[in-house]
Amino acid sequence: MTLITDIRLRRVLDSRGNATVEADVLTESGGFGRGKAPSGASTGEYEAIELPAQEAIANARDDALPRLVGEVHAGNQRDVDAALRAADGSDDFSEIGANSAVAISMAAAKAGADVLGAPLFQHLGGTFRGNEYPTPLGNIIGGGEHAADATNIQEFLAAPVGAPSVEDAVFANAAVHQEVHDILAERDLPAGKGDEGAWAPSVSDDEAFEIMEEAVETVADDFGFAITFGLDVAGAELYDDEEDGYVYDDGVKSTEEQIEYIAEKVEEYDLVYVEDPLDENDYEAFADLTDRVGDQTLVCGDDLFVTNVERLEAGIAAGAGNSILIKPNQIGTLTDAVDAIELATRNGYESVVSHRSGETEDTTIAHLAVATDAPFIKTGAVGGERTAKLNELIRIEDNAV
Ligand SMILES: C=C(OP(=O)(O)O)C(=O)O
Ligand SMILES: [Mg+2]
Repeated sequence: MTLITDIRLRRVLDSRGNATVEADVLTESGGFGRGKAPSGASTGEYEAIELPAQEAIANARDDALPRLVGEVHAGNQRDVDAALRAADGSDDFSEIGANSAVAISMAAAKAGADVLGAPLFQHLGGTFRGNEYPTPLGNIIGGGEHAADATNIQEFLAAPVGAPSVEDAVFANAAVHQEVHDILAERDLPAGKGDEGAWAPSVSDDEAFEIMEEAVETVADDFGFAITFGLDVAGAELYDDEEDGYVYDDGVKSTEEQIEYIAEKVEEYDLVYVEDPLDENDYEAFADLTDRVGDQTLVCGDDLFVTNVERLEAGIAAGAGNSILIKPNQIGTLTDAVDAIELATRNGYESVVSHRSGETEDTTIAHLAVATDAPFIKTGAVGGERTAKLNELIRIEDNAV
């Protein structure tokens, strides 16, 4: 019933106004699924390769479609993704593009769910999945590669850890976003927004810490549950080989100083989450920091692990981090993303399913997070391409999908 009978690929816009790949998958019994590839700006060195959209589409039409159409069932996600890998032939999807691969992979999953008449999270997670919903980490203040002339740390993320429901958590993050706007106005600090909708004021990282602390405390009092915050340092973007350290506006920190700096911030602000605090090649420094603060906070690898099972295995062996960011387009297929989550779970690592800075209205990651019982999802706080996922989570919780 779910035999793939047609795949249509086209170029559409992402949230930055760049071209991305949209895939439609149709099945024998009338099933339909549509997926769109997101795109990163602070990409990891070891990510799967995104090709220019037109090139990815042309290559996927030539190489992948003949192996899928009339050959593979959309309901068998592992077969779909194995066919994509076989069609590509490389380790990093550099032939058909990880953007074509992930769009087709997600579209096939939705077509499979459509035939079953089940929500995507149930198709992916099965009836025996747990009954947890992820806590959304909301990007509130940001800079780095996502906004010019703003903070050095890429993301200051609200974490509504005490929220009784996804709905409350989503609204709490939006309230923190508004509260920060008010604090910035009081301080006469004009601010535009970065790529993910976070405020991007021209302030020091220290001032951003203070503003976040004030905002989450105010909103926690208003909402009556605990809200803390965390960071995506995007350490690989700060690390400079020639300087042999992390380059901030106010100077360069050695690796030891960077570990000390992050550990102090974890203590001072009770940070619950620290993503990529160190360079993507430095498992040892990740392990040192995890040793120091891993019992107080999540130390998450994004550019470090790139949703890649082999890199995660190396991290587990080294004791690097205690958490992994999961970005399906970083590795190319849903199967690979789920394999990374399962390996993480078996080894006591928490999974944080994530958007990219360049996004679309696609809501697959909301379903993936629920399907796999991921404890966290990182998908912004405001902005249409972000609220598409957040509102979908609210619907999933409300049994309305
Ligand atoms: C979402 C992120 O940004 P990008 O998509 O630019 O890699 C991130 O670094 O976690
Ligand atoms: Mg990151």
